[in-house]
Amino acid sequence: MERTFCMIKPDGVRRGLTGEILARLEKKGFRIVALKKMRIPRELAERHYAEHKEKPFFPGLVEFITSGPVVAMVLEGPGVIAELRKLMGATNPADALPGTIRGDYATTIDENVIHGSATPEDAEREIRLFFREDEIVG
Ligand SMILES: Nc1ncnc2c1ncn2[C@@H]1O[C@H](COP(=O)(O)OP(=O)(O)OP(=O)(O)O)[C@@H](O)[C@H]1O
Repeated sequence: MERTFCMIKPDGVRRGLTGEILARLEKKGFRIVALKKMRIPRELAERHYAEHKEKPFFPGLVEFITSGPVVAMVLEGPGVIAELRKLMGATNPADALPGTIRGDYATTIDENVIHGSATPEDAEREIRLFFREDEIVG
């Protein structure tokens, strides 16, 4: 069954949105097969966002994602990679439709509440970065 990596970012955790977001993901029908609250070490943040290394917003992005605890998880379900991206809404909350997580809970691109892997390759890479095999309960 398809799996993806999902993370409630520090702004979502700080604002007390963890329960609400987890409920939405479960109600959609995704299975949470791994879940942990953690602080992201700087080196992990830099590896996770390696594709953005040269972008002007990279330092701010690393600063933000390490600014407080996140809730990291592995979700499982049919087509979960693309389906989660639909549920999340556009990267820029200004473009995200009402009814999506970013559309309902976020206003700015630098604090957009949730992350979900973009492709099967990203999903595999990110799951491996954040979880050991024995932390995933199928
Ligand atoms: N122009 C920007 N200014 C500030 N932050 C940005 C900008 N573009 C992207 N980001 C931040 O970098 C993250 C990763 O960007 P990416 O283009 O990979 O979007 P995404 O895949 O929708 O987001 P995520 O990887 O968090 O799910 C975004 O979620 C956002 O927090």
